[in-house]
Amino acid sequence: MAPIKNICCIGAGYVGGPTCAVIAYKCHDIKVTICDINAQRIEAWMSDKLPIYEPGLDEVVFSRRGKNLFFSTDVDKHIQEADLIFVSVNTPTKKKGLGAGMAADLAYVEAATRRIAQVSTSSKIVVEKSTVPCRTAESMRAILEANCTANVKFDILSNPEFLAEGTAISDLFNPDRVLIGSLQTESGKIAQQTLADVYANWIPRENIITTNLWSSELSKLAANALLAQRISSINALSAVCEATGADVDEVAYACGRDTRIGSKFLKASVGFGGSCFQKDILNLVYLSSQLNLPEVAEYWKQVYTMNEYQKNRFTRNIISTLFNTITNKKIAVLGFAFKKDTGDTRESAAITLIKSFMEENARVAIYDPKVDAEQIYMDLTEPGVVDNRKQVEKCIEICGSAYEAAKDADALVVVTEWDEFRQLDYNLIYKDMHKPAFVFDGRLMLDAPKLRDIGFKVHVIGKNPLEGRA
Ligand SMILES: NC(=O)c1ccc[n+]([C@@H]2O[C@H](COP(=O)([O-])OP(=O)(O)OC[C@H]3O[C@@H](n4cnc5c(N)ncnc54)[C@H](O)[C@@H]3O)[C@@H](O)[C@H]2O)c1
Ligand SMILES: O=c1ccn([C@@H]2O[C@H](COP(=O)(O)OP(=O)(O)O[C@H]3O[C@H](CO)[C@@H](O)[C@H](O)[C@H]3O)[C@@H](O)[C@H]2O)c(=O)[nH]1
Repeated sequence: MAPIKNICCIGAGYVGGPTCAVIAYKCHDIKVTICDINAQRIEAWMSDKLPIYEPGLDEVVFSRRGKNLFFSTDVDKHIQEADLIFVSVNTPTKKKGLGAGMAADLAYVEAATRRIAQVSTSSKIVVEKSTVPCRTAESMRAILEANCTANVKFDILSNPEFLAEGTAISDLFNPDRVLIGSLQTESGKIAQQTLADVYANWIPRENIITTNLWSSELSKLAANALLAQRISSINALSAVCEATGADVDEVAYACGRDTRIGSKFLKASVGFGGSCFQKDILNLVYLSSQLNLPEVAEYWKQVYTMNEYQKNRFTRNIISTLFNTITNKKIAVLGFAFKKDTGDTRESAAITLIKSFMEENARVAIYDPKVDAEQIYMDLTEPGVVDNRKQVEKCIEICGSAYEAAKDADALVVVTEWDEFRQLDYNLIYKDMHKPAFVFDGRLMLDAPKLRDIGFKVHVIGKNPLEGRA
């Protein structure tokens, strides 16, 4: 097969945007057009303020935009021109109907596939980039094959994305591996090699793994489930630490030094967030139960259950420590994004926590360096509930700095591990807070002994507050 010359990416989101911008950056001979039906998003990609905050992304996009990197709402035209198409649309958890709350909503994948089938006038490699349940490629293939003609043939590949937000560009420059699954037919294998050749422009061949389609699809769900399982495991242990005087950071370090266990993804926290872990675990749980494997479904469900428990446990601890009532108390929440170095708030633990604080009639002051006020209001407002937005606006205040949020607060709650929270002048913050002044560190990132010396009452996940005082 001839080398790829023209790529179209359907979906200009957190994955489509950075992944295809990096392909354009690394392969100047390939014309890359990233398309979306959301005109506002495309406009932002073409402006000075990109729709996504990701360290290093601006440089990549600004250096290739208008040369071999383009953004467009004209999806049909770019499908027609492309010889390879990435389908990188959203696959959120279904909100209603069969499998609601668990299964992935494949409506966007199907719509994009049907569009490809309908408008293509030449053969294409269609690459499933979105995270999907195992065997989704079969449905895509059925739709595409129903529209094959003598001149138009489709090969389908699975090429799941493993980038993490906040480190997307470095993950894309130096991935641990790239995974490409194909049908084990002659033309499937040729298509697989053709995509591998694109990545080989900057990724060593030994890091490009090729498998069958179904292994590739399942590996994506499995990798996320295994990563999230580690976080839920350490979070489960954090509860044991708090009750016994063990220190969860010390336990994680001691266990992680065993090379069979490894040290990564063992940081206890207020609970994992982000658009992927919860969605993909529930997707795996649903898939397992559909396959009539209830024990397997139950096993993975526990990873999700433990995450919910951790968020609730942290909230309950805050309320009970603040003398069992937070009515009219001011809680300063530092961080709203689901992790540092991103403005993404999807499934952020902050949302669950703040909703609970509002239920208890607290006043909540929020500061996040990268999340817009409007996004915070949207995340905290229950859709369809009359006047809910007004109630939210009454209970919360969005601040321009951590100092402003902490002024006259009863408690400071660290939810996102932004580096700047380490460098704050805590003497100043202490002076301006109500006494006793409490700090709840949901990210195990602050210097607790130093804060205690200043006068704060400090609670850290996975550490016994009484041990800390000793
Ligand atoms: N966010 C991550 O870090 C990450 C990492 C790996 C994999 N994934 C997976 O990648 C997929 C995309 O995730 P995302 O975070 O980029 O989602 P996103 O919501 O940020 O972006 C998806 C985009 O697709 C567009 N879209 C939907 N249907 C379309 C159509 N028919 N034509 C053109 N555009 C269309 C939407 O308007 C949206 O802008 C999901 O399956 C997700 O699970 C996400
Ligand atoms: O030791 C850890 C590591 C992470 N987290 C939390 O876990 C969540 C997810 O973090 P991370 O995995 O770093 O970010 P994501 O962007 O969600 O990336 C995950 O989900 C992506 C989407 O599928 C995959 O591509 C990535 O490989 C996978 O890491 C965040 O809330 C983190 O704060 C912890 O609490 N403790």
